[in-house]
Amino acid sequence: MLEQSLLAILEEIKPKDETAMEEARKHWLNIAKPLFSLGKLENAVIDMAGMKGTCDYRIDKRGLLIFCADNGVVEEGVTQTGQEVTAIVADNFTKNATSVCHMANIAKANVIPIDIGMVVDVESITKKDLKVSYGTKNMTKEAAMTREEAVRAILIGIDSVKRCKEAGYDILATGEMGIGNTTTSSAIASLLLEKPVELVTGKGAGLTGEGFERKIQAIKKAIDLNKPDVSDPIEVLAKVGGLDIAGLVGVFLGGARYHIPVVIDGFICAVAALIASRINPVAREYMMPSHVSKEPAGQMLLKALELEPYITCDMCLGEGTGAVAVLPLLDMGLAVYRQMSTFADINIDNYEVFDE
Ligand SMILES: Cc1cc2ncn([C@H]3O[C@H](COP(=O)(O)O)[C@@H](O)[C@H]3O)c2cc1C
Ligand SMILES: O=C(O)c1cccnc1
Repeated sequence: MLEQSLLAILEEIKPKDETAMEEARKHWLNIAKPLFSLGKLENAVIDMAGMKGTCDYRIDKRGLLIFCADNGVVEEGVTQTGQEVTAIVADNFTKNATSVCHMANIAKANVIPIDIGMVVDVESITKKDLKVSYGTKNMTKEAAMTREEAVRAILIGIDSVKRCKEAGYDILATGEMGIGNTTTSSAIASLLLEKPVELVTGKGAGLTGEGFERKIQAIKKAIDLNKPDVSDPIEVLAKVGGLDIAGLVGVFLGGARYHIPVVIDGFICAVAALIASRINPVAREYMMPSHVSKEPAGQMLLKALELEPYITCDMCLGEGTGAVAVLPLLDMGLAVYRQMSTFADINIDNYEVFDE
């Protein structure tokens, strides 16, 4: 039943608008500067025109959707800190007191935390209708969640984009908070990228050598036990994923459905983006890269998504820090595109344009 609703939404996803993109391309060629000289920023502006269906747009109102959830696999000793940190940091999102809050202030992005599955309720955030469950199960012992829960979380993610669209948001950035979510992300990355667990697993928020070994073994055990069908991305998500990742999958699908660019943050968000693109390949057209996570699978995931990062800063913090970091860069690209004089304005004969 829920999956029918998801399928109906997926059918409404359309590719980017080629006409708008062509108009944006033409406008760049008229701007009085060396041709193609803003590189990826020019492409970003063109891509966003395609997503929004117009070459005349702004990205003034920006939101950072941060999905917060807990992961049962934390029981296996795969993290440096305890599960209680999820709720503490989540609460701090509302107090302008986390790393990403300080960065989002500079990028002028509104921080929007969503409790989709923390083990406790946090008064400042939790809304019962957005909470799928109180944490996932330990995936080394059973499936992390049911397929229905995964689909419900995806639908919540999609609906959050719909509500942002109604509230006038022009662009959305993605973020997450969930102790243990690099373990679930590595499990998914190993399956979807068909790479050995060792190659796609890193130290997350920090681990000793022993903890790192436990993390690798836990991921292998979870995969062996659950044996997800890799051709079914929702099954992979349900069996060895997390509710934060599931909500983010919905955000990427929602961006495509509601024509809003969605900026991918680091490792965890890129895993969600890859699942979304496996559910519906057209969704990829509405994804914007940001940085490349220092986690071992960071680069591999972007390659699988056929996206190139705008910045390489060796960041691996999560919360959406990488995604908000590129918003000022996109602003700069769009400022030149919208405000810069054309060759005609300053009386320069436009030269004949060849393809790059
Ligand atoms: C204080 C603190 C703040 C964070 N903010 C983001 N993360 C990041 O670390 C977590 C993933 O790493 P792992 O899988 O090793 O638990 C996620 O919550 C992620 O957003 C944090 C982690 C900590 C400890
Ligand atoms: O790149 C990320 O998203 C990341 C890496 C480690 C810990 N938290 C987030």
